[in-house]
Amino acid sequence: MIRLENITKIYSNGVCALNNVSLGIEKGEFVFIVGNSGSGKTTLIKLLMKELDSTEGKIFVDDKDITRLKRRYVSTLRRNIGVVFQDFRLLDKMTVYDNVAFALKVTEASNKKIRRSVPMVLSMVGLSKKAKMYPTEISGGEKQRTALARAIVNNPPILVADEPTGNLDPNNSWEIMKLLTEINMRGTTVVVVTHDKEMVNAMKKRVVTLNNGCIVRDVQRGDYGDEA
Ligand SMILES: Nc1ncnc2c1ncn2[C@@H]1O[C@H](COP(=O)(O)OP(=O)(O)OP(=O)(O)O)[C@@H](O)[C@H]1O
Repeated sequence: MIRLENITKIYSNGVCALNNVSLGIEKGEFVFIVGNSGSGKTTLIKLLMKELDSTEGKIFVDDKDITRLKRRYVSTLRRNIGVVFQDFRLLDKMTVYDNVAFALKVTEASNKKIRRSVPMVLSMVGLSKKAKMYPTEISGGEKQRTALARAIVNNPPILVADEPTGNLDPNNSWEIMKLLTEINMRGTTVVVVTHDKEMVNAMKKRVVTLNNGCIVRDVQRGDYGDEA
């Protein structure tokens, strides 16, 4: 589903954020990416979303080489990858419902599809009663659940979460992890960047550790490890 082949990313200031990284993630996997601050985790996510271009190497998503993808096809790629960030990135002037609906509108989904899908996904994340609220009126956990609903409303085969629990207390973090597990069990490939040691140790999923731009550990049913 996702394949990085000998990926190197050197920023224009000369910093080498990823150094000859190769990584394969199968359809339906749940993978944690961990590592020290500055180890290259966010760079890896940005390359996957084609927010950045690699300096060397190839990235395949669904067998398509995205390093050679023309700019006009980037929106199609992004439709296949739902994404959640630490800071939620909701639109404050829109209600919870409209934030989620907006993700479908940009794909030119019909009103009928929007009216069917949005309530379904809000119910899945436990936010049916908050649909009319604005992001400023809901809690951090609810904001992240809104962001999660927005990320999955058009059923992307891949979900990427960059520090999804970074701004949440333990209870809300568990709630988000539970939802990510549920989404994964429905067949979505889930990639989570995190510093949350306790969570990683409890989940017993595959753990890929980056250090200084290199993969130094990759274990199935793993723990956070000492390298991160
Ligand atoms: N736009 C940029 N220009 C130059 N260097 C950058 C840029 N973005 C990141 N870097 C550098 O690349 C390296 C990897 O950064 P990256 O953000 O991928 O790390 P990270 O593992 O996500 O860190 P954190 O856990 O702190 O978010 C770091 O040395 C960082 O300073």
